Amino acid sequence: MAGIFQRTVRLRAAVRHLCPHSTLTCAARLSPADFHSPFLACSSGQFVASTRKLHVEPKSSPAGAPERLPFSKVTDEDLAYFRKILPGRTITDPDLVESSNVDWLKTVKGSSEVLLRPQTTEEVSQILRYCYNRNLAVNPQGGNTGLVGGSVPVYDEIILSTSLMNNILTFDNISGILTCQAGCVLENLSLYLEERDYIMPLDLGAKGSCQIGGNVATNAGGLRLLRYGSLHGTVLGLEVVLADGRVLDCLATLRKDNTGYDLKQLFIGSEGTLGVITAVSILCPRKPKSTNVVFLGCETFEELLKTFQLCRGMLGEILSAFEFLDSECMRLLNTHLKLPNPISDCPFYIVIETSGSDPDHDSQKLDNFLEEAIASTFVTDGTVATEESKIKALWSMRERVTEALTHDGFTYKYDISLPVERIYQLVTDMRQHLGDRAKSVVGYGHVGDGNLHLNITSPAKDPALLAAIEPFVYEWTASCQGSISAEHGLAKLWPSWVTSRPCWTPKASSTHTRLYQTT
Ligand SMILES: O=C(O)CC[C@@H](O)C(=O)O
Ligand SMILES: [Zn+2]
Repeated sequence: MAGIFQRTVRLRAAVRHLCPHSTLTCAARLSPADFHSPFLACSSGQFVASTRKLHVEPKSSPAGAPERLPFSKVTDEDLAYFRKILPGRTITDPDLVESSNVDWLKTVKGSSEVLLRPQTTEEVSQILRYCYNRNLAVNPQGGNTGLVGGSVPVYDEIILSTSLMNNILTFDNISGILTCQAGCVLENLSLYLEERDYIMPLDLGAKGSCQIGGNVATNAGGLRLLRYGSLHGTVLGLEVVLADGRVLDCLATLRKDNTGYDLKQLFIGSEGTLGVITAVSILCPRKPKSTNVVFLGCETFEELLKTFQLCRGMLGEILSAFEFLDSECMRLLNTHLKLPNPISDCPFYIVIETSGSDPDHDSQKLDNFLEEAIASTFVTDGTVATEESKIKALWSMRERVTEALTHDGFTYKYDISLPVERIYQLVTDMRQHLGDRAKSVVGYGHVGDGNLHLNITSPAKDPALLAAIEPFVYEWTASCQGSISAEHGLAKLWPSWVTSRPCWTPKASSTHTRLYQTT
């Protein structure tokens, strides 16, 4: 992204004087200045206000309440306007606003007094235009399932919920292209598609609540990325409302389109810093005719990696997921969720999924692979599921680790990308580094994507433990050229990262206009 703003962007037609009601189309008719979002920024649930971007200190900083930017306060007049455009959908009852102020992990809490629930893009545009002119901060919010504290307000930002924007707009049964509003819940989209012999190209543990707009805004990865790739590949079009209320229409449904810059890519994973996603078109794969899930045990992480190599070679095109969890995860699943281990106790567990179009062919391949894996002693135990209820049960051993952790204590979460052969070393080193200062140190994640979820618990929030974890974890990751956010987003960490890049200079502005200035 930095490069784009550093270069002089050649525009086909600059739109400097657009009326705020305009809809912009995607063919590169924007100036870089159009992307400055003075008060929008988003994160995992879906989005947050830029007050967070400029003021909240990185998680590693010593405690100290950051200052609120000089945004206006919501007045009775503002409320009257919102009630006029959103009758019955302007929520001010503190009991009803409360749950939107708190994140899923219950670790961060805002103090917003207003929750707006638009149903259409036009309403989002009206809200943002009004707030832009009134200098009111806005915190857009999707399913509020994010894990990095980015989906709730920092202060009293107005919460703009996309929950009522939940219509499927079109589905093309030949191409498999789905177009829907941003607030559609991922699981509802999956069910809709499955009835039509298709599936969503992404699947997350949070599917029952997370929304597609938030998924795209955070470039969520999940369990199917190994097979279908990231949202940068499967999202074909987006409709976005910019901070001043203008609508950017990039809602294409084309597989190929070389008529200019691919602007929608900027919004995928931008965590709302550039606008609010209101609609998405996405390419969906056909529903596999046969699915198998295998749960295996390994003695060492090296053997687990050898199993991964073997698996890729022998299962090839039918491999759709390769996930892992360690014995500490299994202990938490047993203790807190009463989920029994489906195989004998091992230091590491693997969940492999195959999806294909010919059940006989798939099970033949799987049998060959399992025979080889056992013969080569890479795996020591395992079980296979072909029927739906058992498949679900095996998947829950992996999908419910996050939930088990919430019962173990206060959780410090890290979502690390590393060269795959390094991922477990970080867990081992962290355990050694922390000794008995942590309650549990667990590792699990997406082996196929080189993505480790390192989680550390303590009986309660513990600043001394945090100081021992950070910057150790960041330095360790940096030393391997890894990334400290593989798929969850940055949220609170944005300010130090974004503003330390040479092309982003935060401009201390006393007006509502620009808080970021490019050079
Ligand atoms: O809780 C976590 O750290 C990971 C959550 C999610 O990304 C997963 O893969 O289960
Ligand atoms: Zn994950």
